[in-house]
Amino acid sequence: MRLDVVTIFPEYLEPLNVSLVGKARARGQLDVRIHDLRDWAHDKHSTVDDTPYGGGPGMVMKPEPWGEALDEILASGEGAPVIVVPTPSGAPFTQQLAVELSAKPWLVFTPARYEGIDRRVIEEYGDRVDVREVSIGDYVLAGGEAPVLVMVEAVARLLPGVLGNAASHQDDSFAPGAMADLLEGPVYTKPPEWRGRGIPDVLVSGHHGKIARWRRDEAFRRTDRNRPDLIERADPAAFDKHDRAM
Ligand SMILES: N#Cc1c(-c2ccc3ccn(Cc4cccnc4)c3c2)n[nH]c1N
Repeated sequence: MRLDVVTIFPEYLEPLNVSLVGKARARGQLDVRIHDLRDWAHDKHSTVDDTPYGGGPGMVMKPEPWGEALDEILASGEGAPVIVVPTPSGAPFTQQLAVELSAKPWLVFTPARYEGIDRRVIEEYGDRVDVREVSIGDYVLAGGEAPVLVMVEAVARLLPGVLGNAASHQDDSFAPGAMADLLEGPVYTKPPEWRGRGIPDVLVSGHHGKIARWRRDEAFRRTDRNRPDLIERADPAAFDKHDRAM
């Protein structure tokens, strides 16, 4: 997978050099290219913003630098990428969308700043390629770079061979399957006692069916407490199937 990111803060994307994404890049599983939008702003001050038509607070990102940058990037690769535009007014970024994007060969992320990008840029490239406007949550950030870090990690960990244990993402919260839409339950490791606190006996019982049922029940309990909205959405049939498989 190729990932391009166009930003006025390239240093903000340094975390893509470390940990899971950094290792995937080093192994050649990910081709990540970070671009400074100001390289396509040709005036003396490399200006990328201007005042909004119609008045109002803040500044808007000018279309010309984005147009030159995206034209050059799209011409530099094979096929058509999906352009992912982080924005507070976008569709929710979900595990389902992460799975969909992880199957694409090429993603171009366009994290903006100020009040966003001139709408005509989204329209221009929406006429040419698949453009997705996406929000990582119902809160307001100052720009799109942190959302790109979130989305790249969520997508990269789904790529074959990126996570050490192939099963690691199959039991994720929100992952499709028998535990679909349930939050993960509590996890424990050695030592068996810590500050007078032990671990649930079932986890050292060696009875895999009981362990799986306990984990499912704990997942239900945590979901009911923290995300009751997911309980309504969960498919009861999936749990029956899960239980039958135990
Ligand atoms: N994804 C995502 C986001 C953002 C986000 C993303 C990109 C930009 C670019 C500029 N801003 C600032 C801004 C612009 C307009 C109104 N309010 C704030 C951003 C915010 N905020 N919250 C999220 N969940």
